Amino acid sequence: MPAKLSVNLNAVAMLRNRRDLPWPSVTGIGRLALAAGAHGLTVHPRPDERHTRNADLPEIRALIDDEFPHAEFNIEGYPTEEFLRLVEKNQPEQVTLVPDDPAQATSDHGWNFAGQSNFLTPIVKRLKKGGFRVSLFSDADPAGIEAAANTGADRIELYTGPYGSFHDDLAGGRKELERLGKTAEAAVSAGLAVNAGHDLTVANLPALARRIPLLAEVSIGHGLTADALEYGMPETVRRFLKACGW
Ligand SMILES: CC(=O)[C@@H](O)[C@H](O)COP(=O)(O)O
Ligand SMILES: NCC(=O)COP(=O)(O)O
Repeated sequence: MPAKLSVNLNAVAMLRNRRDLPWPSVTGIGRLALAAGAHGLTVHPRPDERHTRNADLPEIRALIDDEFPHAEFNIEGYPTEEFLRLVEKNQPEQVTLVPDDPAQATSDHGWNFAGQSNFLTPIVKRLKKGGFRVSLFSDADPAGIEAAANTGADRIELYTGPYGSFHDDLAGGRKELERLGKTAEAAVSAGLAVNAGHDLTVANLPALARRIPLLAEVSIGHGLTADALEYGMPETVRRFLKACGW
């Protein structure tokens, strides 16, 4: 199965929210990304709506349904009742559950699968019953994978923030990459597919794609949006796809 690039629109929404104006258009930039070859769109609506707003979700859903029916919509977030109802209303192909506190500046850790399995399992069951593919945000730690699989989830999403932080320390990056690789191998052995995301760039993607050949999807927002300010979104999507060898 060819891996997929899902463009996260949070950073575009953050820029849009600076003024009470409708540009940059979240769906307009999403359309450019999909037309250039991205396989899907991702958002992480936060409770304070600091960037992606709840009102953006039906518009992104309609964009994919009407113009890019083969693309996927991935909604990320912490599974409060409000979030789960938002997901059930907007019907994404994939839901990625992330253990973020509302006050967090950004996502910075995965689930404690062993300690939170009783919390996660019924939520995963509800989402699976609703027909959603479920992915769980995961640190680079093979020890937690069996518990992750036992929740009934379909995938993990490897948190690649620590890997991305080694942008000028190749040795440190290689150690983190190996932890990611071992975690991915454990996940595949446990019957889970493997996504990845957070602070991925054109520079650090090639090594990740080589180390994890069974990677199913990367979701990228911050670094891709930064490049799009320089190269434009279509060219940036093409650069990221090329970096992945996809
Ligand atoms: C879960 C994750 O690592 C990202 O998908 C998340 O979208 C980052 O959230 P912010 O865009 O709010 O930093
Ligand atoms: N799940 C990761 C994501 O969607 C985007 O993360 P980032 O590229 O904005 O760090």
